[in-house]
Amino acid sequence: MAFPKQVRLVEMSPRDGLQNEPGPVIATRIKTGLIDRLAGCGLTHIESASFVSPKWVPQMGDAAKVMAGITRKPGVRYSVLTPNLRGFENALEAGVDEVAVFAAASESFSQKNINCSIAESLERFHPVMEAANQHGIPVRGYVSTVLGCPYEGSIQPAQVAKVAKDLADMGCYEISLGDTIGVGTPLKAKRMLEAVAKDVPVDKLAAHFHDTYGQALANLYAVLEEGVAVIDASVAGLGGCPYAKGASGNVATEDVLYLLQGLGIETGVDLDKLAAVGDWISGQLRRHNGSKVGQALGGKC
Ligand SMILES: CC(C)(COP(=O)([O-])OP(=O)([O-])OC[C@H]1O[C@@H](n2cnc3c(N)ncnc32)[C@H](O)[C@@H]1OP(=O)([O-])[O-])[C@@H](O)C(=O)NCCC(=O)NCCSC(=O)C[C@@](C)(O)CC(=O)[O-]
Repeated sequence: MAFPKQVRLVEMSPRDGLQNEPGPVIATRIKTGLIDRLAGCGLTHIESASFVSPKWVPQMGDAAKVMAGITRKPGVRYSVLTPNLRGFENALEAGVDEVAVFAAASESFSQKNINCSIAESLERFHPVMEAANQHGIPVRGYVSTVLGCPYEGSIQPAQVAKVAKDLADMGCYEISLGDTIGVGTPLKAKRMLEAVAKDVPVDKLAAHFHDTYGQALANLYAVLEEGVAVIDASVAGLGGCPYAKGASGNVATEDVLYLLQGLGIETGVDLDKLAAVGDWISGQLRRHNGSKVGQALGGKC
């Protein structure tokens, strides 16, 4: 299959990027400053917060304040994670444009992340889907651990396909496939994608790859070749996962954008502005900028 002509980048840094940041809870104004700056780069889909239990993920405890504090830019979707109906109701009150439910392909990861089995998680999502439908809110679905699990090791593509299909059948408009711990390699990514695409059309699939082993760009290249046209990424490579020890952040958005530009694929995102945002947030968090492209451009923008 040919590469897509256009790719939608889904920016993860305010949520996946910050949820696991060590140290004190990051000030709400830094989170809103990040989201507003990202919107200024031309990104049209920004995962902005999580309405999860603050006991489980303290960094996301100010989700409602974050949603109230941002300056909404027309044409930008501000989405959030909602693990259950309570999360959905809080998100609705906060005026979100879109929500996401999240399941896993591994039973152990599901237990560690959301304290229930895969089947129970899917049951829990039904009322979220119903309520979202009533209010006209689109729901995205995630499948975690699609290329490996920190507790179970390798994961069968068929298991990923099953959970992805369950989420799609439930009404999720898009399924994001998460290499949560960044252990995938291109051939594995391609085989997983082929298995899932037999059950869920490729135009409903997104790639969400972490970069722990430095393979994320190669894995993205492999699934772009399969026709995937939605990529999740995090500016400056921010992030990790609270229930996947040692995992590094999502692939850096700047690095993905540079790759896509080289392939002649349109995104509508300004690389220099994005690199400046990556530098800004790395400075605010006193953190190394995890984007190679961001580092290379650092002196120029
Ligand atoms: C799902 C639960 C809540 C189950 O947690 P639980 O302990 O099984 O459920 P519970 O119903 O007993 O709730 C525990 C406490 O949380 C409260 N609570 C319950 N729900 C909410 C809510 N929505 N908002 C705020 N508070 C809530 C509830 O009221 C209670 O408070 P208490 O009575 O103890 O004071 C918990 O496990 C949880 O919040 N987990 C979130 C984990 C998480 O956010 N992980 C990271 C995101 S997933 C990810 O990063 C992967 C992804 C998507 O990026 C893709 C990839 O890379 O693979």
